[in-house]
Amino acid sequence: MDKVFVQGLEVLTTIGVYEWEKGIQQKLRFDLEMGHDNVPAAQNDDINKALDYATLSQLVTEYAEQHQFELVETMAERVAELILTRFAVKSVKVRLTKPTAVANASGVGVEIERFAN
Ligand SMILES: Nc1nc2c(c(=O)[nH]1)N=C([C@H](O)[C@@H](O)CO)CN2
Repeated sequence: MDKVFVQGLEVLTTIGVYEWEKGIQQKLRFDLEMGHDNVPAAQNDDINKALDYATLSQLVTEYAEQHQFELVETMAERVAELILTRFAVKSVKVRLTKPTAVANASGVGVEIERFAN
């Protein structure tokens, strides 16, 4: 399966389990990988037949900025649902990193993969 990916998409949002986290913004980093047939876009050299990674990045950024969750698991799941609902993709992998959560780690987070029906 062909892929379209977005690497290192950084978004500032309110996320966390603890009370002190509910009044601040923290950085999240999304790595997204979509299963998509890229042949029609390549054959026609046509953005309308492509999975537009710019539009997808904008949608994910706006969603993450505007929604507040406690867990990175919840954010990852909702973003996967959003992509599967809004784009004609066969699968989506969401790797979500919270870079500043654990002081002596460069990042912590989750990775999930979900499939279209
Ligand atoms: N599996 C998870 N563990 C933890 C999460 C989380 O979202 N998923 N969140 C926290 C806190 O919000 C933490 O990021 C604050 O430093 C702790 N563990």
